[in-house]
Amino acid sequence: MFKTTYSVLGVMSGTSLDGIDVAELQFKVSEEGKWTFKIVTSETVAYPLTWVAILKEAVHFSEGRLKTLNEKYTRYLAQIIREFIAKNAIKNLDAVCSHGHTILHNPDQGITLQIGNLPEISTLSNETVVCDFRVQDVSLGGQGAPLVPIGDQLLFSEYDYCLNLGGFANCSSEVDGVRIAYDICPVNIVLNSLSEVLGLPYDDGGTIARNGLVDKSLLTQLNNLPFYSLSPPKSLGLEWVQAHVFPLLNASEISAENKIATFTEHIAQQLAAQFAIGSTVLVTGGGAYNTYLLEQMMAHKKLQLVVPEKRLVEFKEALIFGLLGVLRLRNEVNCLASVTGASHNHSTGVIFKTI
Ligand SMILES: Nc1ncnc2c1ncn2[C@@H]1O[C@H](COP(=O)(O)OP(=O)(O)OP(=O)(O)O)[C@@H](O)[C@H]1O
Ligand SMILES: CC(=O)N[C@H]1[C@@H]2OC[C@@H](O2)[C@@H](O)[C@@H]1O[C@H](C)C(=O)O
Repeated sequence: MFKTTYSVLGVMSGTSLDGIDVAELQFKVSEEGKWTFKIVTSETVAYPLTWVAILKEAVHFSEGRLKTLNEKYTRYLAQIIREFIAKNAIKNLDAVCSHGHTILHNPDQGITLQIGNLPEISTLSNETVVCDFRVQDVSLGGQGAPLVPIGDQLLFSEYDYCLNLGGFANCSSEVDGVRIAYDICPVNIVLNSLSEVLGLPYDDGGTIARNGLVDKSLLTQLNNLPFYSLSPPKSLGLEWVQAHVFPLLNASEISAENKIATFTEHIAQQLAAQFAIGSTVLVTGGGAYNTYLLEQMMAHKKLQLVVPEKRLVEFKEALIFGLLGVLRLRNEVNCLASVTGASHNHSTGVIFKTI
């Protein structure tokens, strides 16, 4: 018999490189199998600029350099975890459930690499750690992403769609009783890099986009990228953005402001195309604060957008990786073949124990 309450940390480093999200979580499961949660404390530990630069470049590293980086990042992550536990006087955790940071993601070639998931993460943090959630799925023929949808199904089934606006946008929904999910388009991974040209970390509230002009020709080129006409399951990675999106943006001679306006419109159109009119959409991820983007999406399709409280907006992914870890401890399915395209549903994640 498994226990019915769990206390874990959820740890996530997303693609937009703003920092490491850490959340202290409590989960409860009822006799009927209904899960409920509480986010007790949470914090985003911002990356120092040196780490941002390294993590951005790492996609081009040789195997040897990646190995060294993985060791260094695992030590860094363990230190963040230790400090969070000490600062919040957290005791008796069942596990730390940690995603690590994605460096390589090319599932069609059997490749996905999240760093920070070496066995030392457990010895250095002195906790049981559940991590490396994507590799098993790729080895089963899946995309290894997105993994959050099982959490959408178990924790947020009252919404028609769950939409996350992070580095990339992804959504999940139930179709004929089956959860489907996929990455929609890049969001902050591109908006942030365009904003950097203007000396800003991101387009706060979408103000730059609101005041810029949309370039129709660039917009058409973006909308015509073949990824958008593929059927799910499908997922995106930095490699795709570098190969297909940045070249289009770099070739365009319009101002950085107008590129932001054009890319925001591109995102708004891609997002709106995913949802049925009038449906309820839970919107999380930092992009939920891009009010102009949400307005433009609504201009294309009338929807009931629900932006929840700040903690859920910012820590939903850490929350769900916490749940994935708990499900793994119970050896229960935490990865859906209907979402990733793997050969079957499975329980993914590697468990490292201190002793
Ligand atoms: N006020 C704001 N206005 C516009 N954008 C914002 C605002 N606040 C945060 N963001 C955007 O949200 C980003 C952080 O989002 P989030 O933490 O959800 O991404 P992530 O977890 O790294 O990505 P992913 O979900 O793809 O892994 C910031 O980098 C920024 O681009
Ligand atoms: C390979 C990888 O790290 N993918 C991330 C990325 O960031 C957003 C999107 O692309 C999604 O596919 C995934 O993360 C979320 C948390 C997921 O697995 O559900």
